[in-house]
This record gives sequence, C-alpha cells and structure tokens, in this order.
Amino acid sequence: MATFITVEGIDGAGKRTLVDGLRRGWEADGVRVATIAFPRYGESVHADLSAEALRGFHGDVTDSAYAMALLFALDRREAAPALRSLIAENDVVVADRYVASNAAYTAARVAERSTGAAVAATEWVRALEFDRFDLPVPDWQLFLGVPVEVAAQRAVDRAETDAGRDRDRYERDAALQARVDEAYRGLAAAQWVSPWRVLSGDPVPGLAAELLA
Ligand SMILES: Nc1ncnc2c1ncn2[C@@H]1O[C@H](COP(=O)(O)OP(=O)(O)O)[C@@H](O)[C@H]1O
Ligand SMILES: Cc1cn([C@H]2C[C@H](O)[C@@H](COP(=O)(O)OP(=O)(O)O)O2)c(=O)[nH]c1=O
Repeated sequence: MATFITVEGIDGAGKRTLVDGLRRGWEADGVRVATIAFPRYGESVHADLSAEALRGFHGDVTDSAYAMALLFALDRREAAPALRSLIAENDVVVADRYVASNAAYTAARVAERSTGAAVAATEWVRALEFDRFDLPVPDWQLFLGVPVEVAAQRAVDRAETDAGRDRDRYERDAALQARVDEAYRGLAAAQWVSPWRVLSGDPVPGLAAELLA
C-alpha cells in the first residue's frame, strides 16, 4: 500500500520539476514509485475538452467555473481504478495536481462574487470528488508556494520555448493566479481533507525520506 502524495500550486510553480526530483531520489533508494498527472491530456476526453475550452473552444463552457470543475473531476473519476492499482502496487504514488487543484481554482474563480461563494465551491468539490466519486484521499498534500510573479514568469518562458505549452486562459489571468495562490494557502492552513506541507520552492534536504516516514 503506497503513501499517496499530491503536489499542488499555481501554473509555473514548479510542480512537475518537484515530482521529477522526488521520483529520482526515491528510485535511487530502490523505492517503488509511480507518478500520475492531472489533467490526463490524451488519455481522458474530459481532460482534452477542458484544455480546448481554456483555449477558446466549446462555446461558453469556460465561462462557468463549475462546468470546468466538472470536466476536471470526471477525468479523475475515470482514473480512479488505475490510481487504486498504482497505490496497491507501489511504495509511493505522486500526483501532479489532484482534487485540491479543483478546490483552489474553482474557489478562486467564484471568490470575485463573495467569500461565501468560495467556501461553498470548496465544499462542493470535496463532496463531489471524495464523497460521491470516492477518490483516494492523499496522505500528504504538498503546496509549492513560490511567489506569484516567479511562477508567472516561468509560465511565460516555458510558453516561448515549448510550442506545446502556450498559455491558456487561466495562465494569462494574473489576478486569478494570485487568488488561486491565496485559496491554496487557505486550504493548507485548514489542513483541508488531509495533512498539508507548504514548500517555498527551495530544496528541502531529507524531504523524500520524511514523507515516507
Ligand atoms: N526551482 C526552480 N528554479 C528555477 N526554475 C525552475 C524551478 N522549478 C521549475 N523551474 C522551471 O520553471 C518552469 C515551470 O516548472 P514546472 O515544473 O513545469 O511547473 P508546473 O508543473 O508547476 O507548471 C520549467 O521551465 C522549469 O524548468
Ligand atoms: C487538474 C486540474 C487543473 N485545473 C486547472 C489548473 C490549470 O490552470 C489548468 C491546466 O492544468 P495544468 O496542470 O496547468 O496543465 P498544463 O499542462 O496545460 O499546464 O487547469 C483545475 O482548475 N482543476 C483541476 O482539477
């Protein structure tokens, strides 16, 4: 039974880089590690539809925070059996984004309306994905809290060097990214659903071992 760890943060925070680093460390120690990344582009029609919507397709779907969240949640629901198998067959499973992404982005989008709307959206995501869809609960949720400007510059640089990584609607919206960062900090402070750790982006010696202790 694996320790299930999720990595969260705004676009360009360095999630993929952290996941790769942790994986290399564990593999060097002979730990059986599997990784999964959400949205599962190319594997899930829901994930592909979400990416297309964020690039201007599918009419006004992207105008609805809840419609976008449903697509991301359905991608995870479809992945649940495979995720359970990974957890059964490895020592550690790391997900690059998971349910908390939906909580943070949906709450951040509706926070413009009211604080109450953000609280309600967070609870809606929890009930939908963990209660109704019965998705595995992470043992650790890592939040990569790098400064919003640093993450934004990385997303711009990446879009320039990697043709497949053009910035989508969320990535172009600096005010949204700042609200998502704030929403994540609230989730971490509340230890939402399971234990959280806030990382600054600087290397944490011994982190890989500590997470499995
Ligand atoms: N600690 C770091 N210092 C400098 N650059 C970094 C660091 N972490 C990530 N990057 C770079 O920033 C960009 C975004 O990182 P990535 O891991 O893809 O972010 P995310 O998965 O959160 O969007 C990549 O080009 C990556 O090489
Ligand atoms: C997985 C997930 C992503 N998102 C958002 C975060 C990102 O802005 C966007 C795309 O995910 P992202 O991981 O950034 O994909 P890309 O490879 O295109 O950079 O979707 C949610 O709102 N909810 C979710 O559940």
